[in-house]
Amino acid sequence: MFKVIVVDPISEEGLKSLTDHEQFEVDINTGLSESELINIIDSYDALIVRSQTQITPPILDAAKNLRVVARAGVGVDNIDINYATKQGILVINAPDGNTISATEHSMAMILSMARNIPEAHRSLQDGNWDRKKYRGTELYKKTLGVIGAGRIGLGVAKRAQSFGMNILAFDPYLSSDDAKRLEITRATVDEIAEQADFITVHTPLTPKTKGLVNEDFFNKAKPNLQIINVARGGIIDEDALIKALDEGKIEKAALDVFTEEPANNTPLTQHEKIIVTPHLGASTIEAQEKVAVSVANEIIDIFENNNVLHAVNAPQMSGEVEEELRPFVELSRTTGEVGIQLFEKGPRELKIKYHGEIALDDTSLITRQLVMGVLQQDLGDHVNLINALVLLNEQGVTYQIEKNSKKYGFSNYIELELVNKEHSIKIGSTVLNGYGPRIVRINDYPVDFKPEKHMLLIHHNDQPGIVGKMGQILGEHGINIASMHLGRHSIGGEALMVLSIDDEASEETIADLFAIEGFQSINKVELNQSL
Ligand SMILES: NC(=O)c1ccc[n+]([C@@H]2O[C@H](COP(=O)([O-])OP(=O)(O)OC[C@H]3O[C@@H](n4cnc5c(N)ncnc54)[C@H](O)[C@@H]3O)[C@@H](O)[C@H]2O)c1
Ligand SMILES: O=C(O)[C@H](O)COP(=O)(O)O
Repeated sequence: MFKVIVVDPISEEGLKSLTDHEQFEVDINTGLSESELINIIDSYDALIVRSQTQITPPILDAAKNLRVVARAGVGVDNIDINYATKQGILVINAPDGNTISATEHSMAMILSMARNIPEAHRSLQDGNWDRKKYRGTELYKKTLGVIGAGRIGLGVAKRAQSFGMNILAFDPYLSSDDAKRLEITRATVDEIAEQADFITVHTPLTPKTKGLVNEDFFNKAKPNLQIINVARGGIIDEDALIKALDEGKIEKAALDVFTEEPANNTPLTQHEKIIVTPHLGASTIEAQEKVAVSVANEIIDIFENNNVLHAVNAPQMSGEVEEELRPFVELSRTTGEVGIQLFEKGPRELKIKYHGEIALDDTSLITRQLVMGVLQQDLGDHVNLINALVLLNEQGVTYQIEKNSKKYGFSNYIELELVNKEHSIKIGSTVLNGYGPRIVRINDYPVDFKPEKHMLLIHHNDQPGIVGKMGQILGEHGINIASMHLGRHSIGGEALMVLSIDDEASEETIADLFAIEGFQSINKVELNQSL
C-alpha cells in the first residue's frame, strides 16, 4: 500500500483513479503549516501540491519515505527542486492540463484591460454612468509582444492573431521555421519593448527571467504600452512596474500573479492603473480536473510500472524505453560497479564514451546508471537515478561524455574511465547480439566475460601451471569456479585472469591465492547481482 498526501485544494473527481485504487491510500489535508507538514510527511510515499504550499528543505528532510512530489499544474517554483533532486525525490508536473485555461485567462486580462471592464463595472455599481472615462483601445492591428513562446505564449499568440494583432515573440527555443509557420515575427526583448502596444509574459520564473521586464525595459517602451503577467510574479519587476505607471512611461497593467502570494492590499493590488486577479489562470473546473487526472494517473504509473512521463528532475523513463535499453541499463550499472572496485582510491573524474549505435540514443539514463554503479559502493541505496549526478558532483567528481557513432569493434560500446591524479582505469563493455552483456576490455587487456556476482580479477605472469595451483587453492577453500577468462598482451608477459566463482572469496582465500608465484595482484569484485 502506498500513501499519498494532497496538501493543496485539488479536484477530488480528477483524483478518482488514485482514491479508488486498492494499492493507494490518499489523505487530503490542505492548508497545513510547514511544521504541521514536517510532523506527518515521513509516512507518505507521494505528495501532491499546487502552487500554495512551499516544499522546502526541512519538509524534504523529514520526508524519509517520499518518492514523488507531484505538482498538479505547470510552475514548480514552490518546490525546492535542487534539494528534492539531492534527496533522490522525483518531481513531476502536469504541463498541459491548464494550458487552455491560462491562455483564456490571459486573453480575458488583455481584453478587460484594453476596455477598462473592471473599472467600468465598479463605477457603474457605484451608481455612475461614465462612458467617456472608460473609453478603451482596440486590439485590431496592434502589436502584441509575447515573451516566452511555449504552450501558453503560443496559445495567446494564436488567439490574438484572430483579433487581427501582429505578434512579436521572444523565446530562445522558438525556431525560425516555427515562427514562419505560425506567422510570428521573432524579436529581441529590446525590440519588443520598443515596438509592442501590448506585452504578455509566459516564461517560467528562473534566475534568468526574474526581472526580465525591468526599469530599463520600461524606459524603452511606448507610452501606450499595456502589459500583463499571467505567468509568475517577479518576471516583471514589481517596483519598476509601479514606477513606470506612476511616471506615465506605460499605460496599464494586468496581473494574475505576484511575487508574494497571497497579495492583499499591496501597492500593486490597490493601484488604479493595474487590474488584478488572485492567481486564477488555472482556476477552471476543466483545468483542475485535467491536472488532477494527470498527476493521479502518473503516480499510479510510477509506482506500478516505473513509468515517468513528466519528470522535472530526471530523464523521461518509460517501461518501453527501459525495455529497449534494458541490457545497456544493467550493463552500465555493472560497469560502474566493476570499475570502482578495481580503482583503489576515489576517482576525481569519470570519462564516459559511447561508440556505435548506442551513441545515437538518448544515453542520459545509461550515464546515470553508470554513475549509480560507481557511487553505490560507498553511498549505498541512497543513490538513485534522480540524485546520481548531483551526488557525484558533491563527491567532487566531474564527468565528461564523448559520443561517436562510428563502431569501435562492436556495434555498440560503452567505456568508463575512472581517473585521479595517480592513475586511471578503463572498463569497456558491450551488448553482444545473442550473447547479452559482456565486459570486453579492462585497461589494455581485451577480455570477454559476463559479469557475475562474485568475481576475482588477477594480474599475473603468463606462465604454465598457474591455473592448476589456483584451482587447487580455491578447491581447498570450498569455492567452485563458474567460469574463467584469460587476457594477455604477449606469450609469457603480463596477463589478466577473470574468475567467476560461486561464493564470495574470504580474505584468507585471497591471501592463500596471493602466495602463488607469479600472482601480482588480486581484486575481489562483488556485484549487487549477476547480469
Ligand atoms: N497564472 C496561472 O495560473 C498559470 C497557469 C499555468 C501556467 N502558468 C505559468 O506560465 C508559465 C508558462 O507556462 P507554459 O505552460 O506556457 O510553459 P512552457 O514550458 O510550455 O513555456 C515556457 C516557455 O518559456 C520559454 N523560456 C524559458 N526561459 C526563457 C527566457 N529566459 N526568455 C524567453 N523565453 C523563455 C521556454 O523556452 C518555453 O517555450 C509558467 O511559469 C507557469 O507556471 C501560470
Ligand atoms: O503554474 C501553474 O500551473 C499555475 O500557476 C497554476 O497554479 P495553481 O495550481 O496554484 O492554480
